[in-house]
Amino acid sequence: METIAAERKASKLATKELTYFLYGGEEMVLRKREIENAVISDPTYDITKYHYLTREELFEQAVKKSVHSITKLMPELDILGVFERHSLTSVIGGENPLSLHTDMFMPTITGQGSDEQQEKWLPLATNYKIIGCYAQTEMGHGTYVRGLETTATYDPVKQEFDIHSPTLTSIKWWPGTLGVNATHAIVPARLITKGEDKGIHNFIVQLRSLDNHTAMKGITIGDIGPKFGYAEMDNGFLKFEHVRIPRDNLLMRFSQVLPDGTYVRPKTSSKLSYGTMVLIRAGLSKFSFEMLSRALTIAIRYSIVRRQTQNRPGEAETQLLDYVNQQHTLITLLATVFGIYFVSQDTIQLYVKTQSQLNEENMELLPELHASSSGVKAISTNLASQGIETCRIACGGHGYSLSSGFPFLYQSTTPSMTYEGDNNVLLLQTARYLIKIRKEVQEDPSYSPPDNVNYLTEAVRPRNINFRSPQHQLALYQCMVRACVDRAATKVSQGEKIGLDYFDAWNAAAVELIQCAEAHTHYVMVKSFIENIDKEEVRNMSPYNQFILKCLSDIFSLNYILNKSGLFIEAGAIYGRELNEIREVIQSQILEVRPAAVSLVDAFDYPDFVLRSVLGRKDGDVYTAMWEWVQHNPRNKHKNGVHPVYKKYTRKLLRAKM
Ligand SMILES: CCCCCCCC/C=C\CCCCC/C=C/C(=O)SCCNC(=O)CCNC(=O)[C@H](O)C(C)(C)COP(=O)(O)OP(=O)(O)OC[C@H]1O[C@@H](n2cnc3c(N)ncnc32)[C@H](O)[C@@H]1OP(=O)(O)O
Ligand SMILES: Cc1cc2nc3c(=O)[nH]c(=O)nc-3n(C[C@H](O)[C@H](O)[C@H](O)COP(=O)(O)OP(=O)(O)OC[C@H]3O[C@@H](n4cnc5c(N)ncnc54)[C@H](O)[C@@H]3O)c2cc1C
Repeated sequence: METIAAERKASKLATKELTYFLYGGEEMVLRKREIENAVISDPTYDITKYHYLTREELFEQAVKKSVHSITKLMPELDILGVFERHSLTSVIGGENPLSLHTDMFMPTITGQGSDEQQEKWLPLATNYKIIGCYAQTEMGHGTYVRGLETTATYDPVKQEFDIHSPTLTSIKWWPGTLGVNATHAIVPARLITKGEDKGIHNFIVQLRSLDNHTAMKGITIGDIGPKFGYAEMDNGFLKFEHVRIPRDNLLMRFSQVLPDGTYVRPKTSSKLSYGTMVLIRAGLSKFSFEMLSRALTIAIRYSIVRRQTQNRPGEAETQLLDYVNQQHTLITLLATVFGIYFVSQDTIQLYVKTQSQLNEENMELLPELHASSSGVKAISTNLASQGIETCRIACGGHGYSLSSGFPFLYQSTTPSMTYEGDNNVLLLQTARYLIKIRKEVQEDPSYSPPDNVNYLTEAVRPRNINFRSPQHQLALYQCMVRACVDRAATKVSQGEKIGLDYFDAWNAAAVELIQCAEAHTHYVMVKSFIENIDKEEVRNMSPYNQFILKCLSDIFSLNYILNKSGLFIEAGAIYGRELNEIREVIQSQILEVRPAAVSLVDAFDYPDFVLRSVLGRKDGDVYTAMWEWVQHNPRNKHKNGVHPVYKKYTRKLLRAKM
């Protein structure tokens, strides 16, 4: 306890200033804390026994908490917007089994429903007269949305759609909130009218009775069973047997079916029906920041408190964070989490900007948003999932206990590498965009590509390189990414030249394509970090905070160069002989950050309640917390301290003649 207090005292970081910056100002921080305190002081959200609950208990508690939040806490606190709602969910912790209602069902209606449809459905949804989910994925198809098999066949006589699951593989499988709770779903299905298949469109389908919650006629529905984690979420299955819905349950903002069955195609892009996925992808980088920053808070605090090995006689054992390997592991991750933070801010801004253009039927930014949000979602969820596991390992044996908080963080984060689009698949979408822009640049010298891909027109290694210079770092990345894009594009065109068809040529280059998308996205993250810390808000910060952010920026940028040095050397961006200098800059910046490490994680401002970790306690009283935790263990609560397995099994073994 004294150690962590001494660390805080010695740190020169203006912690409060950084917290205000991260959350968008003092007012936002005060509001965040108001929400946290309301949750912490309400017994409904008690977490004392959380880690010992069974799957069914976890689910029931989670639904109870969710309903309590909607009916009591949210009105009391006047929580309306998406960010405050997420803030509340995040404090409550665990998964929110009703989250798909507000995160996907309602945004789909807002984004894709006509004005009349919004008027009809949104008040019902806002007031929880109905509970919705987003039922897209089927047993046979998740990635390949165009391959979904559920049909919606229009009947002009009754002016209804007939929703049907024609095969076993067409059964909807995975959607959250579907298994137990949802009364309605957004159902992407193949629209068939006048005998023609018009592709995937979104429909609103009622699943359960609003009187007694039984399944509607023709609907078979349930929960898909235990998963890797996510016990609190009712991921479900859904089978349709010719279910009838009115014509105007087709979401008709972009395309329509007229009463006689005439199909009116979207004026602009058919991909607008994928809009909800883009929204969540944009939001997932923020989610990655939250999960990884919590893991780092736990690992860094514990690495201050924990001592291991007396290295000099008569002196205290060494703090884990004074081992250079531990510093390297955790402080490079600290740099990463700031990288994710800045790019998540930029991605959300790009989403908002594109959305306002789309409202004016201007599609200009859509390809950039799709490519960028796909890449950023993939890289930030990969980094967060791997980073949480790295934090667990960095905490030794105690990291493996549920009480460390890591298992929950990992289980909640790792599926984000799959849902909302598998990360490899999304990186291939980013690559598709990069290859396309490269082609345009080559074919039309007057074409000026978007800023983030400008390196495709020019990328030059600076002379007299200074690895501490952000501009030089960016130039190195530009050379490297350009070479990666060239390599992938060349591989695709070589395949085509030897007679492979488009798919085979693309598939043969898949590894290079994913590599170029990854490299590009890392470049975008580095660029975003560098640009954001050059903004006025940061330039107004205390000089020491600016200095630490610059150190973190260098570490983030240079550590990737070091880890992927092969790519940079192959591109002629750096020479092998320069690697030592890069190592030294990283090492010296890590040493600069070390004294501020605990204040940096304090700046994330997570109360103990949110971390749910005996290792990550703010006061550093780790060992007392571990002892308290074990007192709740039901396995220790049997008469005379003797567990029933003794009478059932071990006693027999001990007395057996063998
Ligand atoms: C502001 C933020 C607040 C929100 C906060 C949220 C925080 C959330 C935290 C936690 C919530 C977690 C909840 C998770 C629950 C999970 C839900 C789900 O998983 S829902 C299901 C998701 N499913 C997928 O993502 C499927 C992945 N597959 C696809 O998206 C597509 O099929 C595809 C892989 C993109 C391929 O599509 P398709 O075959 O149709 O296209 P292509 O032939 O490859 O390309 C054709 C052209 O279309 C362009 N394209 C493709 N997609 C899009 C798009 N979405 N937008 C724009 N353009 C798109 C593509 O680029 C091609 O263009 P051209 O090259 O031809 O120009
Ligand atoms: C916790 C969780 C919650 C979910 N919630 C929802 C929900 O609310 N609503 C909903 O509709 N869905 C939901 N899903 C489903 C999710 O969106 C899909 O699982 C996801 O899109 C991946 O699709 P898939 O399962 O078909 O994987 P697959 O496509 O079968 O992928 C398997 C592997 O094949 C590779 N692969 C596949 N296609 C290609 C390709 N074209 N090129 C190269 N490689 C390829 C992938 O990289 C991956 O490694 C959820 C899933 C999970 C795990």
